[in-house]
Amino acid sequence: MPNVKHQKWWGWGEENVFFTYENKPAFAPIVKRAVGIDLRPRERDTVDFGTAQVPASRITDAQLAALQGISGAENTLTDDHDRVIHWAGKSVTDIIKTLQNRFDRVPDVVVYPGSEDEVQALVDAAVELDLVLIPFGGGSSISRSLQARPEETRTVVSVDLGRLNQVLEIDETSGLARIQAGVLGPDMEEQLNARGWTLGHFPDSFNHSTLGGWAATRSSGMQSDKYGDIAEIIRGMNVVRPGGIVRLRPLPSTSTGPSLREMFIGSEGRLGIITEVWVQIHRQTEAREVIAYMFPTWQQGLTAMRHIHESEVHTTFARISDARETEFSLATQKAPTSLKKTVSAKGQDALWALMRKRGWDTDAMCIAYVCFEGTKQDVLRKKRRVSGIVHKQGALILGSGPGALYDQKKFDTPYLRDFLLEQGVIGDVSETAAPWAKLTTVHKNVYDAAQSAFDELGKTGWIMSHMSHSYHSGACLYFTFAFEYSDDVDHEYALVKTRIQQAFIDSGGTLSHHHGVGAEHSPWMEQDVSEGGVQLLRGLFQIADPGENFNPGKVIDSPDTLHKALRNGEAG
Ligand SMILES: Cc1cc2nc3c(=O)[nH]c(=O)nc-3n(C[C@H](O)[C@H](O)[C@H](O)COP(=O)(O)OP(=O)(O)OC[C@H]3O[C@@H](n4cnc5c(N)ncnc54)[C@H](O)[C@@H]3O)c2cc1C
Repeated sequence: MPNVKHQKWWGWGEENVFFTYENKPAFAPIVKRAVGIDLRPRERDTVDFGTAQVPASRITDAQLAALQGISGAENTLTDDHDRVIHWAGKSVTDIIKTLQNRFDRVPDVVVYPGSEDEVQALVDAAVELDLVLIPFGGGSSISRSLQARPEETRTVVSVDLGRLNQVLEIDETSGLARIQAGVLGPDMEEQLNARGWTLGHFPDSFNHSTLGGWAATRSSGMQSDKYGDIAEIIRGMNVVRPGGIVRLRPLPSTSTGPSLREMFIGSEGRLGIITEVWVQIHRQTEAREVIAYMFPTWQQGLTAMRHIHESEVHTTFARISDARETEFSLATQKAPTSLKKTVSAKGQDALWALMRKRGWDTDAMCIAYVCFEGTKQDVLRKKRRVSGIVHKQGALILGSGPGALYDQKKFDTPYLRDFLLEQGVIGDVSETAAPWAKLTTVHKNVYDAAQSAFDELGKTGWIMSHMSHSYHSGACLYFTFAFEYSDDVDHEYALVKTRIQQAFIDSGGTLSHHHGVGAEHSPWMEQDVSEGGVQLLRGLFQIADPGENFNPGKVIDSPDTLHKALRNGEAG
């Protein structure tokens, strides 16, 4: 058995890590109000794999022998558990389908190559034997970019890069590192930190996603304001293609025609397998602090975030939750368990009372978190400048206590999704980026679009949002939506999601800021990049992969009929 870590087969993350609400007194009431259900105590600790009804592998003996000849029988697995772990990502619909035994097309075999040469042999075998190859990183895809097409009749091979997990080389002078693509976030940071460096790329899925997956999906981490999106972080790479490797050397910049580097970033396995990546790395900083601020309104908070960005203070991140999300995150606060915490909770109540006295509408207030890094002096200087900016928008400085709490808890939220699923509630996310001038419109239109879907379904639904990832010309808006689902969950989910995606496009946003396209967002690609753009991509994929051996149906031309029909208003 290869020594590669995986998430639990039936949900997000690690076994025995759970969300609990019993110690959070405001949580059950807000869920009741948001989606109309009474919470029950959590019952599901694990799911017995014996309950999974897995379609049999269709691999032939000759194909299996050929693959075993490349990576060895011990790294070429056809057991049901391994195949199910690799069949899909971790979108909420992936998890529902897995729990309901609705496996569309499970890979027939999982191969764990141990070297770039083995990857090359696998890629060449895929063409020669007409196999479908799907690269697998951490399996955290949220846009259905890992599933084979349901109607795929050829043998499907999941290529798990997990054994390629080493930082190979650090160029200390240039601040560059050459790293194998299958390394998981924490394992990579551990190797870099040991030498005083960091990549600075921390997506919410950090613990369970890989460098290769980030590259292949055009990922963005929560600290992208300072360190950049993965597209800016990546300086070079090796991509294994039929017949040979495309090697892109690490360069600070180049004017050698259209960028091949950019072409491979976001290619979701359609152009080959990324085996190594050259990334820019940073010295670990001396000091780091996250400060929380409370704004009277969303508009004032958003304006402050823009002004912080324009001021060139260079924060590590600056994010603000809208009023709904602020209310929700306050409702996930634990009941005080010590005298100190009781005093602090009372202090918070007193603060809210004072704000109401001063004319604040506490239902409209919005919490923001800003992270500062550098030397102690840098941090102090930046905090002062940001204080000046937020004061002009009427903010209260809540300080580093809530900021530190946010920082500690940032990777826990996905477990809440699995808890809600057990309670019969879908909670999922959709994100976009739009110019600053359009953010308010996007925000409003997405709320209206989600509400129209909830009304049509006759459901009490919930939507909330935050702004993260600022750029010179705009920012990312990230929406979370939730509602109680029924037996018709596929249709219900697709209707809400479709309305939200369409609102992004219609309001001037992109269909995805960092979750990639996969099959989930593919129906909107023409609206996002124009018909001519899709034709060009189609031509590229046809020439690069004439036999459709490499993760076909992702980015464009997905076989997803339900989303397409809903998008076109053809399904009720
Ligand atoms: C709860 C949750 C939170 C998330 N938060 C974030 C976030 O904050 N920011 C963000 O950017 N994304 C986020 N995502 C989405 C997801 O984590 C990213 O898309 C991530 O980049 C996927 O990496 P992975 O290693 O898990 O890739 P996988 O899910 O295994 O694969 C994703 C795609 O990349 C391809 N691929 C993987 N490795 C390679 C390779 N070596 N060569 C070629 N193709 C490859 C796969 O074939 C597939 O098409 C989140 C997802 C979830 C479920």
